Amino acid sequence: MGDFEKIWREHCEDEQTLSEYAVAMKNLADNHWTKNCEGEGRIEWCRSVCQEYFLDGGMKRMLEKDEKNAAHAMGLTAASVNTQPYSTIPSSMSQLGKMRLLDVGSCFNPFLKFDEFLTVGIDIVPAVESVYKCDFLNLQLQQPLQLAGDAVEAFLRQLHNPIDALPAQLFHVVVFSLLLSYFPSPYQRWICCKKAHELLELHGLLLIITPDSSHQNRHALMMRSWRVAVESLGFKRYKYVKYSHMHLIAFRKVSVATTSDLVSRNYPEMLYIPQDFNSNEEEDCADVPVQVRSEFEDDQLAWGFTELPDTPYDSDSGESQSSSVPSFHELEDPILLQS
Ligand SMILES: C[S@@+](CC[C@H](N)C(=O)[O-])C[C@H]1O[C@@H](n2cnc3c(N)ncnc32)[C@H](O)[C@@H]1O
Repeated sequence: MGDFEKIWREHCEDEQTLSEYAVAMKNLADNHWTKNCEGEGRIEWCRSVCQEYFLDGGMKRMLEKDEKNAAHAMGLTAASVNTQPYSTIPSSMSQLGKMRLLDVGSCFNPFLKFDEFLTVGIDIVPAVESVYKCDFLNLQLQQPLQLAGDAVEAFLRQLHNPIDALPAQLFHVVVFSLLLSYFPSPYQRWICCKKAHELLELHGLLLIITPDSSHQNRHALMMRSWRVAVESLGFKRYKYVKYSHMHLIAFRKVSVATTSDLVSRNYPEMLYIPQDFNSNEEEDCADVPVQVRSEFEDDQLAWGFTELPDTPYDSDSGESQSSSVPSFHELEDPILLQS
């Protein structure tokens, strides 16, 4: 409750506490999570989603699916859909050199070790030298660069510390790993997602990892709310998985523009977390398994069944439409796997 901008300013000025936090966070990663595969696993998950999407045909499959859905929505027959050329992948993506990845709240630059990424790690208090100092909430966005892929890579290799501004549409991937729950208000989380949208190229990926040690169904409504909020910005959910201590979600950017009227329609409020309500329910109930299926899980279950061959269904409208065999990523939703 209160003036979040003031709270945030004071927080960022408290350099001593922030430095202690950065050291503790790095220790956690170096000494605890390396022995505990789940903590480590979030970074590997991001890597494998990017690999599958950009390098192993995931993006192409999604574009084909979008095209089929759009054609169905316009009332075209399956036969005419099949004769249409599939979407071509934008040249910047098809001639992908390294995947340009912005890791926001990077702390110790966990993606730097992977060769397939050109990683830019930013943090309000970097724990290692390779991470740039930057407050993402106050990052200024500039006009997109009109440069070829290798010139963009060159631009990214010569960034200077601290980073106060970046051109829009610069990255293929933006990662928020354990970032959003750091902020004291849903509105700040919203600003971050909006900035990620602007910084991504069309068809780029936003990867969100957020902590939650409770049973996977406990906060299903909250995760549904996050999905609605993020999708309203011009994203579409691509993958979702629940680990014991975190949710991992991939969104792909499907449109350049976002609707102007988003704030008044309460989307920012949808990015809430249990701690916003000042309750201890996380601690109190973390180990209590929930047996009753929510409305959301019922929807998901229904969607799972109707995605089976010859059962047309559109996962967005909830209406029967497509008749494709579900691919692996579509079944990766744990609720579906469990059922
Ligand atoms: C819980 S740590 C996560 C570190 C790392 N991403 C991981 O997955 O282990 C959250 C990090 O976000 C950083 N952070 C918080 N707000 C930020 C902001 N506005 N801009 C950049 N970094 C921020 C914090 O300093 C901290 O290092």
